[in-house]
Amino acid sequence: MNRPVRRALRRDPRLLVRLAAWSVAETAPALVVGLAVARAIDDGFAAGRPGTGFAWLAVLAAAWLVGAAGARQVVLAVAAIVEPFREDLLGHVVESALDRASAAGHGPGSAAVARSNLQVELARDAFASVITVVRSFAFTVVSVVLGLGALVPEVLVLVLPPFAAGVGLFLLSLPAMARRQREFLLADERTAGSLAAAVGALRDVTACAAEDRVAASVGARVAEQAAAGRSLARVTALRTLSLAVGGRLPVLLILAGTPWLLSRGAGAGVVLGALAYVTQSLAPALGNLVQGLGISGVRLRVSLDRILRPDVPPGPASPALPAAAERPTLSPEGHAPSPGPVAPPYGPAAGRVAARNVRAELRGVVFAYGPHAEPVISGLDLSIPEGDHLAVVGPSGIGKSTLGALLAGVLRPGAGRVEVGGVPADRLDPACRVLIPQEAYVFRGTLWDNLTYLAPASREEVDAAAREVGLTALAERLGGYDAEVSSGALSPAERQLVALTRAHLSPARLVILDEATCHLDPAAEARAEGAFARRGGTLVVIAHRLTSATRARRILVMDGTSVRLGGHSELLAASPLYADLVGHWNPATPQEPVL
Ligand SMILES: Nc1ncnc2c1ncn2[C@@H]1O[C@H](COP(=O)(O)OP(=O)(O)OP(=O)(O)O)[C@@H](O)[C@H]1O
Repeated sequence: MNRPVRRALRRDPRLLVRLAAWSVAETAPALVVGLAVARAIDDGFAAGRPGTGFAWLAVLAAAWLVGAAGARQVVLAVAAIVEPFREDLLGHVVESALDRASAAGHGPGSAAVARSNLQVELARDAFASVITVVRSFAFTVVSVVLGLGALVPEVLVLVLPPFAAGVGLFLLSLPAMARRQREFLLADERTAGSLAAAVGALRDVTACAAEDRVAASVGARVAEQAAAGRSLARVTALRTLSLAVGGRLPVLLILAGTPWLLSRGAGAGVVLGALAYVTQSLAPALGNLVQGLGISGVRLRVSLDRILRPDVPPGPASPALPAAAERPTLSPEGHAPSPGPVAPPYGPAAGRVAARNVRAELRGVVFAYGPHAEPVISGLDLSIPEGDHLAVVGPSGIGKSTLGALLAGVLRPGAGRVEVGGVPADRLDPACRVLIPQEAYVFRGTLWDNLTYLAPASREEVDAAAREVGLTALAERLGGYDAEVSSGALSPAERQLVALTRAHLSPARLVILDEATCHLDPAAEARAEGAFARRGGTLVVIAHRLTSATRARRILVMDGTSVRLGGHSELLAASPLYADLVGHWNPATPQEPVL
């Protein structure tokens, strides 16, 4: 890790000489401040010679001007050392990215290079800061020692021992501080990474009812970071102690030793001058060193670690989300599944209950989309026995999707209860039911991963489901189950076929199709619905076309906040709304009414 730093410092010794020369100029005030104050008082103002006093103050002002000019040149000299260091690191980043890309057989990932670039910038800034504070500390200490020696050498006995003790204390605490600072930085990165992963996977997390698990995992990261912060704060107390001992104790000792200094011939101005050296130069230099090395030094180390060893993870891998590779899926060709979104929980997730059957019971259900909104569903009673095939029809916006979401436990009723197999729907094990919305969900990954996302399956089972639902031709056209698919690369109808086959393969005994076939042509829709009707379990179809209703065993007509349940002929006679919907429909024509 130190190699780039050493290389940068050894590259051109003339740069170091230049830096040292300008550092001398920069620390001119540190050399002069105490002497000028002492002489201005003792030889000038206190001796009744204000001209001499002002002359010494003018010397101090001149020293500040020289210091300012020196500080400007120091910045340029530090940049001259640091910029080649940055280029060196950038060259390394680009070379490593190209090496990795050629080994992997694809172009270099621009995101990875951009990340490394950021680390390079951090390392450059930290390196500049470390050079600046360490150099400034060294030159200031030498200047102060020379100044105090010229002023009153005895005072060095009062200043140097506590100062050395403070520096020693800081150096002793430095390894522990660096370690804890590093742990804190890494914990911070892990929390950020974990949160970013959770936010990016929110849709998957919700779809898999993994909120509790993800919250627990992110919470663990936050707790870890808080512990690292506390641990850092404890060791930071040592830093404060070293500053107190090295920067403040000398002031007390000078004040306490004033009678002794006066007895040795020093004037009041000399005592004030010694105090000026300590308070204006020595203590700030120690403070800067403690602050600069404690933070920039650690940052430099961490950044260089990242740049030079990019494959080393920043700590234990974030378990915020279960990895897709943990899914118990079998690739048709025995390949490892490609990384996809978060895996759904197999077996009831925490707080979820598996039901023995999927008989759905709705009792006195009221639901509104807001505390002051009109209820979309009001006082609904409905029983859906196991094995039922129910079609839900009604005008647009009447609440069909809301009913589907209540059954799936995605929404909770404001009043009344929705139970599946005796379990409140929102607490039901997600494996027991599946809801396919109109906008089918396909994630970037292989077709196989997309199909086996809800449950592991054998090649035969996937083939059979694809045949039943009508996916086989699409799978062949895509190039088989190992073909990479993504949402944007498939048409809405193709996405629906993938989602339908996935649901068909799931263990769910309650299937809710919420206009899940709306993009399919009528023949494909009939085939897909038929596949689910034959599959067993309960099928609830929120119908897009009236033909879906004619295929169902029972039909629920939603009309305002009232509902009517029955068979096709029964409803034709009993429900004006249903008769009206059917009245617009002539089965002989290909134009079917869309609900
Ligand atoms: N998230 C929401 N926030 C507020 N109002 C909503 C929300 N979702 C739906 N609604 C409103 O609730 C009512 C019922 O909507 P829902 O989607 O359940 O009807 P639908 O019968 O399924 O309609 P469509 O056939 O057009 O899909 C509508 O008036 C709709 O505007």
